[in-house]
Amino acid sequence: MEFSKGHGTENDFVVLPDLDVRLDLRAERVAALCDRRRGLGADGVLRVARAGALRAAGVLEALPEGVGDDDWFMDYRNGDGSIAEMCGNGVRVFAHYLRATGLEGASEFVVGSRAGARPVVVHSCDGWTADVTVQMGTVTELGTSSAIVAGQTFTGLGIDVGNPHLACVEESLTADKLAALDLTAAPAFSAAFFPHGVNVEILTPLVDGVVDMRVYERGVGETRSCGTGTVAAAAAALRADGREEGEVRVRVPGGEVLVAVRGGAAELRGPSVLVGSGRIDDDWWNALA
Ligand SMILES: N[C@@H](CCC[C@H](N)C(=O)O)C(=O)O
Repeated sequence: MEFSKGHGTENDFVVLPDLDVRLDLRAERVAALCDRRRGLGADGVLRVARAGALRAAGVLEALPEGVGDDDWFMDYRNGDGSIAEMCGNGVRVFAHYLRATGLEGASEFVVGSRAGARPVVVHSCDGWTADVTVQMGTVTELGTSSAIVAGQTFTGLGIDVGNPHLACVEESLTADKLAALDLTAAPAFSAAFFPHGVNVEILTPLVDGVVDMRVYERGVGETRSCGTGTVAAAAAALRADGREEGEVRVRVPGGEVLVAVRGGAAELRGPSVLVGSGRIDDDWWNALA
């Protein structure tokens, strides 16, 4: 079983090419694969297939709006094995992988996700790095909610970008204070407000078009970046600054991305790195529960 490993601003993924959709990605297997001690280690898994093949195999019941049978589809799994609707860093790595392996010849194409179609532009690409823009779709504000992180209450804006986020702009926060925040434990949040769980972003206010952000991801834990989270953070930072649109540079522990929010939708531009590829032992994989 072939794999590649890649990351987008150090949000890392095992990429599994599975064009015939033969792999059984049950949660226990994905969790073992993503475990940094007993597996390869990653924040999540990206299965590479066409949307129609996933539907025919029963992985997708129906195709999300805007996604056609022939479109590529990023079948994303969190590190704990759960399925999430979207992954912004994952889409960049997915698009890079397709271009680098020659599976896709065009530099502009659609990547399907459970949240819908995510058109991409691969601006530059080699076997190692790429620079990719992703159309991230509609940014929907859900209202105000709060989370408790290390005993401190952070209030923020609930935002849906295909998956759920709580983006908390903390006026008193500096980059140094943010870096010192203990994000080892899962934030407490309102299950009534976020019945399907939530990704929590804590960020500094917008200054000169820049924010610093950390994230605790649903189904993973703290990661060094979250693409959908940077979109939610940018939208919340703009809103806190009295604006609905604009460009925001979002600095995360794993690097930096650029988010543009316009007309209620967002665009995410950032890097992708492919680290290497290899084979997963079939016996190891099949022996997993
Ligand atoms: N890291 C991703 C988001 C992955 C999904 C998330 N953990 C969820 O459960 O919604 C990104 O780059 O957007």
